Amino acid sequence: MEKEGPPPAYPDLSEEQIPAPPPYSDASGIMLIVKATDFAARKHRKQKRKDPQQTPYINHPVGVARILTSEGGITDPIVLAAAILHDTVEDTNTTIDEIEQEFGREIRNIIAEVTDDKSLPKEKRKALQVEQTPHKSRQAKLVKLADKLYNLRDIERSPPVWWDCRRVKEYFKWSRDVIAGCKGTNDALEAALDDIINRNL
Ligand SMILES: Nc1nc2c(ncn2[C@@H]2O[C@H](COP(=O)(O)OP(=O)(O)O)[C@@H](OP(=O)(O)OP(=O)(O)O)[C@H]2O)c(=O)[nH]1
Ligand SMILES: [Mn+2]
Repeated sequence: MEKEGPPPAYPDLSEEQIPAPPPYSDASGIMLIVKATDFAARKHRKQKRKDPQQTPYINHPVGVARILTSEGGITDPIVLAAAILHDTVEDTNTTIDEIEQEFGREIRNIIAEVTDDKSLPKEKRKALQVEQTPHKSRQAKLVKLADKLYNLRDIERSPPVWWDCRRVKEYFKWSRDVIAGCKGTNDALEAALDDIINRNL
């Protein structure tokens, strides 16, 4: 039966009638990524890459996130924010507690998984990456794959100034061993890594 009286001031939309927002209006995911970018840019602000051009360090974590979106097809804001933050604890004064406070438990766990213990000798750190990578979460493996792909491309294009051929080859070999532990995580990234490694070994 029709209701009598004036129409309501606001349309009475039931839940089904409210259109689902399109994915690009997921404001919280976008805000998380922008916050992570700002945080990482401030933390890495004084650092440069080891290339002859002394590229600003922040180009690396941003580029790692870009590899995940454009080549890996990853759109999960948690993984993308973790990619942008992935070197803050290892390479700046950022603590893992600070990451948890600012970005929550899930991102904290991913960052902890991809952070080397810099108090260990380099040989040991490198060996631990090979040993421990297979046991890491899918999210951490995604960040690792994109991190290695970015670094190998950097080396192929323009190696760190003091690296000789042997050092370059060693990094390629070691990367191959680390990413073997990520098998089955992301076909596109793994194929791109296979290509660049085969070209250089
Ligand atoms: N290829 C390249 N790497 C550079 C450059 N500048 C800084 N790096 C960083 O150096 C690290 C690789 O250098 P290494 O001598 O093997 O390692 P270390 O700095 O951790 O001792 C990478 O750290 P990471 O990202 O934490 O990755 P990982 O290699 O430690 O896994 C990479 O991001 C550059 O110009 N080219
Ligand atoms: Mn890195």
